[in-house]
Amino acid sequence: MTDAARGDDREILIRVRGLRNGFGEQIVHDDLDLDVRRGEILGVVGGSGTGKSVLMRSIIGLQTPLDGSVEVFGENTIGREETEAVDIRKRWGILFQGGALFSTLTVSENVQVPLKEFYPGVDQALLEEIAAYKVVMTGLPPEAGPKYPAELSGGMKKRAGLARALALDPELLFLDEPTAGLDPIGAAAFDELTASLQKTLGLTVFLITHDLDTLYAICDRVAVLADKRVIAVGTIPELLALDHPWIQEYFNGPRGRAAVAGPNRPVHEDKRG
Ligand SMILES: Nc1ncnc2c1ncn2[C@@H]1O[C@H](COP(=O)(O)OP(=O)(O)OP(=O)(O)O)[C@@H](O)[C@H]1O
Repeated sequence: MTDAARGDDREILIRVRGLRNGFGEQIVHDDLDLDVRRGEILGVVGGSGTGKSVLMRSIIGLQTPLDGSVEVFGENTIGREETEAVDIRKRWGILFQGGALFSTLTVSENVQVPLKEFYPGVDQALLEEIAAYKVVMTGLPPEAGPKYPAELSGGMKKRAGLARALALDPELLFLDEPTAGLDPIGAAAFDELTASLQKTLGLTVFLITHDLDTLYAICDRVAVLADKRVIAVGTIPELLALDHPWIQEYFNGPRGRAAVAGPNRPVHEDKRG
């Protein structure tokens, strides 16, 4: 089914309206609107410093905006008390830039962190069993469980971070530059994993990336941040029809053309065509 055919009537899982963020004199977002639909992989792109991570932090309640509203699962996420936010936070998983694993904990212990936080009192044997399952689910060998992050390759660290993000069986997954720093084969493998988990688990994915191959391969729609707001959201062909200079330069520059001509790297379920 095409994205257009899926239509606008799908449930909106994330609704951002009139968002304004700033630090001192610097205004990062001004009157930013964005909808993320249930079941889609939404790519979020924009030049460096356009506020992609700040947008994600605003959505998950880590950054209090100067103005505007953010709803996730129909609930406001701004300025909530920690205790109030727990029910929403349980329903999403986050892979921060670089994986953000706790270096003094093993992979298995990292995956157990959210389980222990949200479900204190769960039996240790069960925690270990769930962690082992999540580790394997992200394509890591079972032997990775007792290893420390320093003993893993960059790609394995990302997978371990993803295993932790999936610990609570979330409906919504936030990925901040998941393929940054990976070689093309590792990046393609991670894209493939994201696409296949999205499909099997019915996830909605908010994916910040600079990686054009990722956009073409697995994103249903792409949101473009520029001029302090989301200037366009759509499929890549829809975005290409717009004559905004940044969009044209990004998608029609040499790297964009290479990604279209791809596959630069093997990805199943390629959404390029
Ligand atoms: N805690 C903070 N204090 C002050 N300024 C901040 C803070 N967090 C972000 N900024 C500024 O907000 C702007 C947007 O940052 P953000 O990290 O969201 O950009 P980005 O689009 O994710 O960039 P990149 O693609 O380089 O990761 C930048 O100018 C950054 O310096």
